[in-house]
Amino acid sequence: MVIKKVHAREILDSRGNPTIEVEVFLDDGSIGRAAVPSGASTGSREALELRDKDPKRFKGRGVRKAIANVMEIIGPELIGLSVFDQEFIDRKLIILDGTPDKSGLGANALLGVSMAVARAAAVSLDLPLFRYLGGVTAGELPVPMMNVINGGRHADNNIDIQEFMIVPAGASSFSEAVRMAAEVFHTLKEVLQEKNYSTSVGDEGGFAPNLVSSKEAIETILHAASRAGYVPGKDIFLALDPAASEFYSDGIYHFEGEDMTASQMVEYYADLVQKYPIVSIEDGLAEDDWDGWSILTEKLGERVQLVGDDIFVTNPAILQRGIDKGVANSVLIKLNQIGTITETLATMRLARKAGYTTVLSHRSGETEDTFIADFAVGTQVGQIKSGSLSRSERVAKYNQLMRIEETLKEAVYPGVEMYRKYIR
Ligand SMILES: C=C(OP(=O)(O)O)C(=O)O
Ligand SMILES: [Mg+2]
Repeated sequence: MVIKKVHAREILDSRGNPTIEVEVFLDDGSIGRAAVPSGASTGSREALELRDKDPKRFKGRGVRKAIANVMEIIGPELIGLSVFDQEFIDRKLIILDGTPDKSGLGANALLGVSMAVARAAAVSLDLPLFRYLGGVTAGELPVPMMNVINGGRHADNNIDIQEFMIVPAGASSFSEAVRMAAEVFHTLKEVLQEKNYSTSVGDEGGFAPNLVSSKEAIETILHAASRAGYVPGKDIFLALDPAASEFYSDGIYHFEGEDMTASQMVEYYADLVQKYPIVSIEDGLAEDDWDGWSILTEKLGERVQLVGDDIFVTNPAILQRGIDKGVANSVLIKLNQIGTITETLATMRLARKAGYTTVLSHRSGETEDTFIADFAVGTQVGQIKSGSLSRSERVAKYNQLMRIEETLKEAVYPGVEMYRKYIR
């Protein structure tokens, strides 16, 4: 089937900011639609998200230029191309953009087209998206990391660590994992209320109470997990995303009222890992602190999953540098950090070859599009983070994964096997 028309429009994301939605029309009448998410604690080397900067529209955050690039530049070039040649189309997008950071046409313009092409192809073949992406081998659900307490840039003035996630690895299926996490989430609300904390939620749907420290956040979550009837370290584990680039300046980490060196931060994490059932720490140190990351990996790389988000930005060349230097042991995968499906898959392949795990991620500004749920199963990514158990744009991904699990006769949920090395 060939592409007949490409359309783009401005829609809103979960923060009420404009974002781009793309539709790809085929000659057989199939339509593929995809919407692009947007980050807040972005890595400085992410592909460029094109914004109009017209102060009269959306305070300068409009995406009309990116839309014009899709309609006037990209669209005409794709007419008549086979929708099944994803790689060829993505390479064409990269060439049309013509810059290393996608600033020519905008990574948001490119990714919207790249994802809508995959969707249209799946629709044309009458296949679920995960099946189109993964073929007959797609049969494994990811372990979810659910962000139940939001701090850092995702909530106003509470604790410095951005994400406190529960990992229901002890479940025997994805849907059981979701149920367990939802029960813990509701119990956490009760516990916070008893402590007279606010139960309003942050950008990713986790609670955003004014806790005094990250340790208090961890202990409150573990208390809620136990009260909900689960055993921390057996049923429920923890994952953190400090997003440390956000509290790093001039070589110092300004953390919980103290100025800390990278080594002191590593000691702090070592203590947390020792005391609590933490299986994963993402962006424990800042994106430019490669020496610090080496210390972190040397000290904790055998004890906990160390995920690089801001430091690698889903970029194969930067990840290669990390692999060469022995930095981290896992990579966060965000499609809009690099801009096309083909490049995202290249990063994932590279990670696997080097023995790094992969964690697929939403952005803090999301849409109702559930593309990443299908992408997680299609690529057998292993783990996914899509926020909390409130806010529909987050839950939509978990719900789609439960639908996929139901359609698979022999669905595999990796569960605790994912963290076997780290569980004591
Ligand atoms: C999802 C994240 O946040 P954002 O989308 O704001 O970068 C993250 O840092 O992992
Ligand atoms: Mg992160």
